[in-house]
Amino acid sequence: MASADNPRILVFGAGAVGCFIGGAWKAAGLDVHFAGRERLQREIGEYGLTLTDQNGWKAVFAAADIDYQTKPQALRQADIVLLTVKTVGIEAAAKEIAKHARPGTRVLSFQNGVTAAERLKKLLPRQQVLHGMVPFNVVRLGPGRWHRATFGELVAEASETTRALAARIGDQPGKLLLADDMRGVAWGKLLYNLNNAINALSRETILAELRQRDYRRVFAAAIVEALSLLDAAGIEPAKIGLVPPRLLPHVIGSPDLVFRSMFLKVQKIDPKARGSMSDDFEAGRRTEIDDLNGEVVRLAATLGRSAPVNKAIVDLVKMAEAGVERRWTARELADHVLQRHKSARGFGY
Ligand SMILES: NC(=O)C1=CN([C@@H]2O[C@H](COP(=O)(O)OP(=O)(O)OC[C@H]3O[C@@H](n4cnc5c(N)ncnc54)[C@H](OP(=O)(O)O)[C@@H]3O)[C@@H](O)[C@H]2O)C=CC1
Ligand SMILES: CC(C)(CO)C(=O)C(=O)O
Repeated sequence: MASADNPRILVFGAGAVGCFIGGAWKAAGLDVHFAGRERLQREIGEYGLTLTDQNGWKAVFAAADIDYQTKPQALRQADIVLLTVKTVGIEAAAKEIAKHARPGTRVLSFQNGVTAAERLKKLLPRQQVLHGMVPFNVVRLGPGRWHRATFGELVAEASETTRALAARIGDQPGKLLLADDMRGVAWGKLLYNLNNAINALSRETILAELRQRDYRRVFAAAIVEALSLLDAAGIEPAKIGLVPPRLLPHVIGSPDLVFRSMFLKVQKIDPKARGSMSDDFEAGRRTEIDDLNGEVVRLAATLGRSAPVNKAIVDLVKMAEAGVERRWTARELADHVLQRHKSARGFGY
């Protein structure tokens, strides 16, 4: 039950990330409620909610123990809103929050990309928007079942609210780390998300995709391009995971043997993990591409430069969004993205 030291949390837009984080926090004793689409309400109403992770942790909630609502009026009672819609949904979600949530409600935004929290702060002047970051992958295993398929801890903007949440969750799954430089954290995470589009275009799991060096060459070239623009813009991406940002493309682009023994051995990617953009491809939905590789293209434009590798990737995803169904093999993608762009070809991997 909600109380001053256990506020009522509403996960708004509860899908993969929202069900996992909300469920993990509920298992840790927080007062968590969910709101989202009818199909998920029906599913959880029938199967309950089961969460697992790579460490063998498992939390099982019976349907009766999960409050999953579909009406935005659920926002009225929330002390904290955990916003877990995709970036393409934040404007619509913000309208609902502005209409139904109480002034002063804290809104913790967990989107990928670097601008969601800033956009929300403008759209929700009466609420307190806080920036969050999800480093790990969540994959759906079946009705009501979500699995955390890569490692890393959640990060949120340091504030009284997030400090109290972090203290309550402690070291349990869903652990929350605090940071002052969320811009650096978001850009550090974006470097990893430059692979979301490659993963979706490959139609493979993340592990199967990353085992193929030509996909990694494209990923590494996209990171190199982003890093050079970040340097020019004076933005320092934070280290997310085990590899410092500037080393990342060297590790990603390295030969198979090195990559497998250096990265895959340590980073441990579950064979079931699939990037979140793959879900959008499967559902025929608009993707977050404009907030991922598209953000790099925009940064280049503000600097009077270009970002041909990331732009080529954006264009392929836009084609897929427009209905062009194609599975890009590693060789085809590398040929298409890298061969046409001299700067990427000179990258050396
Ligand atoms: N999945 C992952 O592994 C990771 C995802 N992320 C990021 O987390 C964010 C959330 O991703 P993810 O959980 O995968 O997304 P999902 O699509 O699984 O979940 C979002 C849910 O919110 C629903 N929704 C959208 N708008 C509203 C609204 N106005 N009211 C109620 N429900 C709404 C969506 O329904 P509908 O589809 O019908 O719109 C969907 O069910 C993204 O920014 C993603 O990039 C970050 C790290 C990992
Ligand atoms: C964890 C990661 C980088 C890849 O799965 C992701 O953020 C996503 O799927 O959107």
